[in-house]
Amino acid sequence: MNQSKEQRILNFVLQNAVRGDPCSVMDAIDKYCSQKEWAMNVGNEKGLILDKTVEEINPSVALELGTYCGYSAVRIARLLKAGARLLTVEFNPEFAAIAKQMIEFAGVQDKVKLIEGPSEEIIPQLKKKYEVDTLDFVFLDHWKDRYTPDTILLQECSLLRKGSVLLADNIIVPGAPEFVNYIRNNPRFQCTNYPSHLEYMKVQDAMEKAVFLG
Ligand SMILES: Cn1ncc2cc([C@H](O)c3cccc(CNC(=O)c4cc(-c5ccc(F)cc5)cc(O)c4O)c3)ccc21
Ligand SMILES: [Mg+2]
Repeated sequence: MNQSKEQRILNFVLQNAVRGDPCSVMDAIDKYCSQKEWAMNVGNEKGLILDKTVEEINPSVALELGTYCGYSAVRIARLLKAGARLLTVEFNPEFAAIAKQMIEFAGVQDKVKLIEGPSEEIIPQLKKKYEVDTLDFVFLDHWKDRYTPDTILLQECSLLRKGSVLLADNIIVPGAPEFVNYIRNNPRFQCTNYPSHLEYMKVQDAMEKAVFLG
């Protein structure tokens, strides 16, 4: 049975990165996906915006929607302080299996809880089943038409507190126009746009940061 692209990315990491070294894992993924096969990791340029946002917040509890191969989960987890944790949600079993191995190889598995299932099902379980009070940081990188309903669901489940920060990928490509309209016109959020480029391409993209005002 021939391999998936995601399996080829993982194999390249296992053969070219250093076990327990998150940066070498990120570098290997970026090398493979810029030179061999494009893939929808947030990448190094938008990844620096993600890094700065995470470092600014220094979250105790972070949520990621859309794990994919685990690139951004490794990227976020490597910056978390002792005792802090990242919950990352992936509904595709193949992606989840790859991401699990990627996270373990990077050595950040103690900071990351990979949850398999669709966000709309997992978000309402976060308080009781995953012992979350409120979320300090949320990275949105799953289906773009889910950004808005899931942001509403996070509020309905009282998972956001004054100062909670959302960061959304792909504001331009593939685009999330309905989310941009919702969040920028919502007085309960303070928004900032970060122009950048689509991962591994010379194509304009952007990230949107939205701070919940309570
Ligand atoms: C409900 N739920 N709950 C958890 C959950 C998890 C998933 C998966 O992780 C998953 C699968 C497929 C697609 C995505 C979204 N990502 C994208 O579609 C994307 C595209 C491009 C791009 C750009 C230019 C192109 F030409 C082609 C693709 C660049 C990017 O950075 C992306 O993030 C996410 C899905 C729904 C989920
Ligand atoms: Mg993305």
